[in-house]
Amino acid sequence: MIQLKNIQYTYPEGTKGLEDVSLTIESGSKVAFLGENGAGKSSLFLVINGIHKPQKGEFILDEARFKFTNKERKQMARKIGYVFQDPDVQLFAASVYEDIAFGPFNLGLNKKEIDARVEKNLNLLGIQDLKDKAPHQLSYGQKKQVAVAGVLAMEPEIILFDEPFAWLDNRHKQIMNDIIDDLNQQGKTVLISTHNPDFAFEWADKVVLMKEGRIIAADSPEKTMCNKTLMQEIGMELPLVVQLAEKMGIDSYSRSIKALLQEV
Ligand SMILES: Nc1ncnc2c1ncn2[C@@H]1O[C@H](COP(=O)(O)OP(=O)(O)OP(=O)(O)O)[C@@H](O)[C@H]1O
Repeated sequence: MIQLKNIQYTYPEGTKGLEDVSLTIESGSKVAFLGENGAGKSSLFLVINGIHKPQKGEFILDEARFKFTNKERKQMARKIGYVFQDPDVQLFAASVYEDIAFGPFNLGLNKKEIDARVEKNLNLLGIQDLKDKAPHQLSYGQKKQVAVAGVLAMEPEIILFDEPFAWLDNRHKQIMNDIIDDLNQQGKTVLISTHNPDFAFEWADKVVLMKEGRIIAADSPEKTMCNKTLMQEIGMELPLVVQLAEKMGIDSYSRSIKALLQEV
């Protein structure tokens, strides 16, 4: 379980990234983070990942207070994987194979185990043909897939995805969807930052609405995303399925258009 208590993070040049952020994330849950550009979603992920050390507040991971020491940060890298919004931040090796192998290598696995993890994740993402390519030769969407494969190859318990669907075509969006579902079925905790209200409403157990570095609501999708005032505050429309049910004049608990169509 992750517990954040009154976290404040200010960037070195003075910009407030997070202000008085408190949040509990249960193990194995699916949590979506919504908010306009600059609302603080990535800043929060960088705290949870151990990269940004808050100036104020407490971060408690599995009952123990996380103190952001180098040793703890190293342990954290095994436990929490972060797929950055921009894959160029993540990829650095000379080949796709080396990039995906880097994490398992640092875990101290032997060559056979490393190869097995690379193969498994190339297959999972459907990108076997990219194995020997240099990351700079890839399209942006392909880089994103390699970045995801690299994080999954570490087999972390908690995975943070910053805009996982950005730049992916429909087929790879579906693959990513299946991967995220599968991770959750394996009992992993998945946190996703997204600008897509329909995805968040259908997918999440808990939705966190952020504005100007603060959390303005953290609750079930229904309690957060069906609330017009809250959604307006973060500059977002209600999910389409909620708008549609309202137009049709029905009280619906459906979380997707597909489910709504089956209901009527
Ligand atoms: N490296 C940085 N240095 C200084 N300020 C930063 C830095 N990164 C983010 N900020 C600032 O921190 C605040 C929160 O930004 P953050 O990147 O966390 O927002 P976000 O919700 O992830 O936005 P987006 O949806 O655009 O990814 C913004 O005011 C932003 O300008």
